[in-house]
Amino acid sequence: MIGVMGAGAFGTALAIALGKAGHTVNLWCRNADQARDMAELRCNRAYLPNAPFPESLHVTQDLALAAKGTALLIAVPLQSMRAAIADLGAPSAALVACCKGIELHSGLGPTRVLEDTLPGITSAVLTGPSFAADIAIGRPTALTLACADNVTGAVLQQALTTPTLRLYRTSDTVGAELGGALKNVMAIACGAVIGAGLGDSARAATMTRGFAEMQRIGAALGARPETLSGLSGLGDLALTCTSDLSRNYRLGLSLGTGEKFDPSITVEGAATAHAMLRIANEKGLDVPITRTVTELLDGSTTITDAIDALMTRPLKEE
Ligand SMILES: NC(=O)C1=CN([C@@H]2O[C@H](COP(=O)(O)OP(=O)(O)OC[C@H]3O[C@@H](n4cnc5c(N)ncnc54)[C@H](O)[C@@H]3O)[C@@H](O)[C@H]2O)C=CC1
Ligand SMILES: O=C(CO)COP(=O)(O)O
Repeated sequence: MIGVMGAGAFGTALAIALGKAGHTVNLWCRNADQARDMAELRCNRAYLPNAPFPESLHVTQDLALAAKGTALLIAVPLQSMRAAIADLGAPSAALVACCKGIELHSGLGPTRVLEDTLPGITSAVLTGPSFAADIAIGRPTALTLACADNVTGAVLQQALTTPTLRLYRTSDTVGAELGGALKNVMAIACGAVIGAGLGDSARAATMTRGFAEMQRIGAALGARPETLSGLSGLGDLALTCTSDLSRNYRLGLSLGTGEKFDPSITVEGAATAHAMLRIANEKGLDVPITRTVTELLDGSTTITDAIDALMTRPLKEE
């Protein structure tokens, strides 16, 4: 039995994939009207209207029920996760954060927020290149499951792998979380480049220098380089910086074109850019792309000025 907290796009997609693979899945939804609607329609029309629920997927508002079983997957935006899990108590299930980001006020990543809020729990993070829409309809996807405890990690890897969802395992939670968090910042930057009409060559340069920035941050914060070169870093960077399906990339596009962006859409990279810049400043790290993204978001620079500033930095070795 597996529980999923958060009936948005990603939580619902994971619940469908795991249900199709034969698990009994309890999908917890905080909103009573949405829960009733999903239970009646057997689909989540707000987020994934074309993905019917398998029989073994149960919609519930009973959080204690969702927290029983092998794992509770937590698929709410990172900035809301602390509040969302506050009432969990001492769950028997391992908690698997399925979100990407750095908490704004604390500077912590997903597993650290879980452990900080519920001391003594077993935590892991599931991250990597995957659009909910692909997972929900059974398209093949490969993800990283990171758990500091190798035994729990192996149990979770086995339990959450399905015929269409292939999980690679690592104990490097720091690297896996940084990869997932920072690729969103770089996706905003790449969207801005394309939105401003600067072309694919400029996007490739932004992605590559963005990856160098991710590696620099990772090295300073204790991530293993191979984790960042894997699915959760390079893999997710490649997906998110090149696809209109990404909300972070689309926010970047709107910054580049000057069009409005719906503020209700989940975009993890915005808060993460600010959190990361603060950490970088504290540690004396050079993060020009992250800094530029925060300035674009705050409106304190324009895309033209930002590109000028990036292009006229002192020349250096690669
Ligand atoms: N949508 C996607 O393709 C993917 C999303 N993710 C990650 O999954 C996480 C969640 O994103 P999405 O599901 O896409 O967002 P979403 O906007 O589709 O859904 C978020 C859900 O969280 C719920 N929620 C928000 N605050 C809550 C709270 N305090 N208590 C309980 N529920 C709360 C909302 O009601 C909503 O159902 C993000 O960190 C995102 O980066 C990861 C991979 C793919
Ligand atoms: O994390 C994702 C793909 O791996 C989804 O990206 P967005 O949150 O930008 O839509």
